[in-house]
Amino acid sequence: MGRRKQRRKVGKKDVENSKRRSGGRSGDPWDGKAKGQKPHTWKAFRTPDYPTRRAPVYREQGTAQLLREGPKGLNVMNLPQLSLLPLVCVACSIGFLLWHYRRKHKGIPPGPIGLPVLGYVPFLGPHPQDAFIALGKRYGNVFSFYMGSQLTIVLNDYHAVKAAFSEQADTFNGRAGGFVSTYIRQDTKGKTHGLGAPHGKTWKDGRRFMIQTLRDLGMGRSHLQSRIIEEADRLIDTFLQFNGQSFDPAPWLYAFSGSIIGSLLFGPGYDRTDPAFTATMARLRENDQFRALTWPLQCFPWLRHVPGPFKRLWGMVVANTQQILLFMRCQVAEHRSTHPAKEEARDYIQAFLNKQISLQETGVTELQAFEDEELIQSLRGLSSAGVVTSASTMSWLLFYLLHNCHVQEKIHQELDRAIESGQSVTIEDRVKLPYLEAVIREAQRLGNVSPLGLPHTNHRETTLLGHRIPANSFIIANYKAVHVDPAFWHAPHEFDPTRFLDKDGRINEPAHFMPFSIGKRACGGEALARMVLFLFTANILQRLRITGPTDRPLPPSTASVTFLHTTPAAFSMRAFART
Ligand code: HEM
Repeated sequence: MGRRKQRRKVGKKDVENSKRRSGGRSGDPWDGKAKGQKPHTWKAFRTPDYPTRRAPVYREQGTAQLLREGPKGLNVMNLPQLSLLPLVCVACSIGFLLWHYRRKHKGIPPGPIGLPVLGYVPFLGPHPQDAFIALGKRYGNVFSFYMGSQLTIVLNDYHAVKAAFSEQADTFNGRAGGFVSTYIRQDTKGKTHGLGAPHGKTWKDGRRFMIQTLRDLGMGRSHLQSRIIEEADRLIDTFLQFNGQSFDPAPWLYAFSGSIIGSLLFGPGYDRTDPAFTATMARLRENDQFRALTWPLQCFPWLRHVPGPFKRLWGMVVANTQQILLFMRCQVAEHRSTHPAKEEARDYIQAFLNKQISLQETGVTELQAFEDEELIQSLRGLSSAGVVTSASTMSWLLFYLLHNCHVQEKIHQELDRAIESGQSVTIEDRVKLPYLEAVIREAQRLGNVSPLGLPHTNHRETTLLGHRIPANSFIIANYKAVHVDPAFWHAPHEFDPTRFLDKDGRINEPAHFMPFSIGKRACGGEALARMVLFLFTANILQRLRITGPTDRPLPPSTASVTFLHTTPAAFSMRAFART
């Protein structure tokens, strides 16, 4: 309405009048048409009287034309007061940044754009594995985002994990470490030690020794099996002491798992109630949780100096790490003083000291993978990697059994058929208990204790499924995405152990089941963990029947808490002796 009114007011007559007033000039005097004026040239633009000569033009343009066409000559190039140089510099800088960004990111996997400086991390929420599954639907099975300034690549299905960790194992076998993880693994001179070392000969030799030793101590020696069964009996007695009342099993499961790792590392007779040991186990668990909370420190280490929550968290991580390493040092010193010579290895420390003695006997002076510092860090790494993962898997097992009473019933029937009453179940009974084995696998698949594993890195640039992966990227494998992928699992969110059985009722483990990861960095304690999980589940269920709590409702089967590892939401249960 308003605009129509204006049009009516500014008629043809007004335009004619305006032209007359301006001496017939219809527009910009520098457009070359105006009588007696120079065409638009850079030289004219630079003349000192330019601004004063421009001013009348607007006055002379006439109201009618001004209203209809806007002030002529008002474009960026003609703005009188601005010098061109800053404009050109800004334009060039933007152009250069765009060119550099495009060049740097050419061919890398697609992904979401995050915030400046922080990247996409603030949007990942409390369960990043689920956020990645959602992002995967949009960006595909390999996508990227920025964690602070670190380019991060997510492998979001079986094909992607296999292509990286199995088919290009030598390229992707580096261990990525943010600031906090690297601090924990470093000595005072800044050298990284232990099984979490980036890669290279020291890590390779150390890993080979660790796998061999765990195999020897675990599967090859019966005393570890006896210790596990003994600990399971103790756990059963503890559960029965609650006399059918509800209790939270989590602390007992951590104690059970810790005492097995303790006897493996420090000897079969190791006192599980030693206060220094229990305090060390508590510190390891705490650090596991802190590390998930300190992700901003991974990207912005200076935050540890700023008073506030991160400074406090950092203080606790440092104090815990120093205490844990001190405890490990004391254990090594004690072993050395009590077993000065080579003798049959009954624990990890002794096996390591024997290796040192053998190398020295053959004249090797550079021990590298077998230096004391490597041993101390390996003890810390094994305790940290073994205790929480095993205990959390046991929690998931009990949790799913409480939700699926018919599964517990079937396990009881299988145990009663296969094992003589009053006999403990041993590792040799495995083949007789395929359904129980399938239940353990299904709890691992759906529970996803280590949903994102530990981050890898590639020490050289490579191409993965058609995408360019720049060197030193942060590589995250989403094992949860692999384990709930409907392309591989029928009704993936249901607890159905029979998916791990073939038509003859024997165990059938598909390649896309990978709770321990795959490739050269895969879990070093896989064989041991499988043995512990089997002996725990079989012996506990042979003697106990577990039911839901009476004090509070059982959380839904999907309720979980994710720090570095995922555990079920806190729950209670009741235990009764089977007659
Ligand atoms: C159910 C229990 C366990 C699960 C689900 C589990 C899972 C994993 C996963 C996903 C990784 C990362 C692999 C990768 O980066 O590709 C890992 C690494 C590792 N795990 Fe386990 N683990 C378990 C128990 C254990 C136990 C009992 C030990 C030993 C006592 C152990 C020792 C290690 C070590 C040493 C590494 C690092 C390997 C390396 O960097 O070379 N784990 N584990």
